[in-house]
Amino acid sequence: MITVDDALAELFALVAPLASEEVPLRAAVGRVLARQVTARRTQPAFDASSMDGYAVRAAEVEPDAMFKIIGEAAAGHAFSGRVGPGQAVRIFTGAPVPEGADFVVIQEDTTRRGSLITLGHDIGAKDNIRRAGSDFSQGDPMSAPRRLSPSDIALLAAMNHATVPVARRPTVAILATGDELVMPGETPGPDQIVASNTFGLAAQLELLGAQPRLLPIARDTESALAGALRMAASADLILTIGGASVGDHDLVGPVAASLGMGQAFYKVAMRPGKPLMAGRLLNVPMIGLPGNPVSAMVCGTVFVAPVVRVMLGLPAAPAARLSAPLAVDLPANGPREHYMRAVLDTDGLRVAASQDSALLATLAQSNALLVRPPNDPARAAGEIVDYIPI
Ligand SMILES: Nc1nc2c(c(=O)[nH]1)N[C@H]1C(S)=C(S)[C@@H](COP(=O)(O)OP(=O)(O)OC[C@H]3O[C@@H](n4cnc5c(N)ncnc54)[C@H](O)[C@@H]3O)O[C@H]1N2
Ligand code: MOO
Repeated sequence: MITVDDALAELFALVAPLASEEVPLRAAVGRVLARQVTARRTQPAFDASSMDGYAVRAAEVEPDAMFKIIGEAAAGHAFSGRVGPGQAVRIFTGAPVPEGADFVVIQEDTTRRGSLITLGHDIGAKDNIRRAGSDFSQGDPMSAPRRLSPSDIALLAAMNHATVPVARRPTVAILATGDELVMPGETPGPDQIVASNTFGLAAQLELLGAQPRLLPIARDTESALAGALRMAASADLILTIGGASVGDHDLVGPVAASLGMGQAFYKVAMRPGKPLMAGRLLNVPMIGLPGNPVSAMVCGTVFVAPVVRVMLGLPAAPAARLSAPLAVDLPANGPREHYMRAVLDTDGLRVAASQDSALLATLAQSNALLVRPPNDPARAAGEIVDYIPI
């Protein structure tokens, strides 16, 4: 058995960042920017009014000053003349500030009669002008890699990018194994169950930016499993679920070996998820996940997600941890790193009553995996511990 950290290092060594592709901005949210891009323009491209009001010369702004309105500047409609002494241009938010003017008096501080305005008594020093380049300048970089947020998309649009280079989405073949499994919506026999973690993992992968490909459930025979694994060989990553343990029907290890898999490791000192295996099968990185639904999902968070991030060009790093106080006392942990299903609320972290790795309802109610290091001593309520948000 190897440690979680060593297993993760072995997994990172199996994968590499994928090539990039150019996608329209509308399809880019959540994708990973593959290389630095730079602003194609300066924003604002001109000194712009930030308010509706009157553009005047700052030197002339004083209580009760009068100005003659000589024209109008609106967003998209610049005033082409020049503002001289005693003159004002009616201006709207976003319009270029006309030549000669260097101050915008907001309209609430003016009284207008015909083509004349009179200023009020308390104008303030703020000029209400957004200077050219105050947001960004042509050539300013957006660094890569980064997962593009809605704010990034807005910035890229303002920088005048219609398309962006992003990492290709890795295709991940998911192969559930077992005679007991049927698909959701089918009618299970009396000794069957519905495949669940298959769908949970596919959902995790979709949120990560991968493209899951669900293969038909492989029955517990060597030929069925070998055939299914061959079908998966065009993927960027193969995930198998179940059949990883030591039972007579746990065939993933032996069948993968017969297909020439170079095994990187088998069995990790963690709970749940012990019978995890990984290697390179038919030249594709493969992770063999344990079948218990919670084990598979926890391994999805702890191992699959960091691996997918590397394929997307993001730094190789374990699942991000936060810390919070315990709401309850905890007994000492055993020799395996324990990922305890827990709820974090205002009282702190409270672990679920049962940590059985088959309990999907408990997992769905949890919002945290409390991480107990191997042989962690007993902990008292109030102590700060690490958790992974889920
Ligand atoms: N003698 C031992 N028995 C077991 C050990 C062990 O060390 N010695 N380890 C246990 C642990 S820990 C786990 S985890 C499981 C993992 O076993 P497998 O990976 O071989 O998984 P299966 O036996 O195929 O299935 C376990 C369990 O999960 C259900 N399952 C499988 N696939 C799915 C799916 N896609 N969706 C929902 N549920 C699934 C399956 O029906 C079983 O109930 O082994 C322990 N045994
Ligand atoms: O370690 Mo197995 O992964 O509990 O259920």
